[in-house]
Amino acid sequence: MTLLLIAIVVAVVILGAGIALVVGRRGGGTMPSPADLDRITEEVIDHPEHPEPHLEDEDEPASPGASTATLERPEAPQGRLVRLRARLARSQGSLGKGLLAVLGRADLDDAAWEELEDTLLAADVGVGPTAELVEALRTRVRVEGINEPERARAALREELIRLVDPELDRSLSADGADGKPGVVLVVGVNGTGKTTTVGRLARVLVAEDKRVVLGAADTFRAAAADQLQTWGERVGVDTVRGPEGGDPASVGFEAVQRGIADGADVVLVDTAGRLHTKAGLMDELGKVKRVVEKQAEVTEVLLVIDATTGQNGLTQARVFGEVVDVTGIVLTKLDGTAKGGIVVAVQRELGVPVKFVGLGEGADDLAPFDAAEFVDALLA
Ligand SMILES: Nc1nc2c(ncn2[C@@H]2O[C@H](COP(=O)(O)OP(=O)(O)OP(=O)(O)O)[C@@H](O)[C@H]2O)c(=O)[nH]1
Repeated sequence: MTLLLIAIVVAVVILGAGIALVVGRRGGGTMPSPADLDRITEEVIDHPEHPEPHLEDEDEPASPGASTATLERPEAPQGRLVRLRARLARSQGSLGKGLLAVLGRADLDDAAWEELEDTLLAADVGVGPTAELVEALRTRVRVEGINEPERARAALREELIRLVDPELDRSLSADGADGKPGVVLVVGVNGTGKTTTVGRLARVLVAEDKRVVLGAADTFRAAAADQLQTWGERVGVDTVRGPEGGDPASVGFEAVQRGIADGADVVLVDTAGRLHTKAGLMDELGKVKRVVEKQAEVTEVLLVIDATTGQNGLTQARVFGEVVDVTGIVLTKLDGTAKGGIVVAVQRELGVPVKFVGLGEGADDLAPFDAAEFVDALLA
């Protein structure tokens, strides 16, 4: 009996091993050699019918058609100036604190008023507005009998706000007519932060749920178009661009055409701002505007000025103001200057309001301008 059992177990083991061998051989027979495996793997990678799935790098901007999950959500524009008020530190130090220091004195004699005047002039407020402010304050101090620092401070705040002008309409004119998009032309000398501003404005509009198309009509510098496209891709906005050195007007035209076709709300057009000759600039900007207006009304022409350039910035404002109807000003790099008074000077120069200010290099460091918030930040 024991012998019989042992015989059965041995037979089962031998049979099992035999089956395993046959199955193994079959499998092994169809298995490619290592060299074949390499070849097949490479074929599969290269084969157009089997494209490798593209994994989006976290730092890489999402492509325009990419899922919204990879897109950035820009910060709402309201309250940005308050968030960024500390960035006005340099202006605060020399302008705000300087003015408060003088007004805090017990005796406001002629020398004190002169000092106040110098502080305003040093901050680029400009001769006319400085004289107005000092005159208004002197009168109030005398007529109202102001002799405590707190009341003097309140009067200064009011007069500064009046100078910056809270009545001006600072909203971006970006509403098109007849179902067409609004068109915003952004002009200014290269290096002032123009392309950055267009990218940031796109974010402001996207935060307000507007559909935006960008036009890279600064064909002078190829990198400017790349830069703009990257800004757009981060928030799912398409950029229309042309060949390097191509006709800026035709890029503007195509951008607006695309905006109309896509049912966009706003088309933002970045332009080149070489200042070789006034006539050349006039020709170029005039042409872009004329050509664009064959399709839709230009609702806003924003001039970008670098606040750190002081008098140069004012000269630029004058030239651009003569060649194109500027409707609003963007003052960039206000975080890097003690001359915050340029807000007043440039508004006076062009007779149009400052609508946005740049207060840093971050993507959402462009703030809608507000007279009272600005003055409060200066005097904080
Ligand atoms: N600190 C600070 N830097 C800024 C601000 N706005 C723009 N910049 C920087 O200014 C530099 C120039 O900006 P761009 O947008 O390339 O200037 P641009 O006028 O478009 O120049 P082109 O492309 O040559 O026409 C960049 O390094 C920006 O980050 C700002 O408000 N504050």
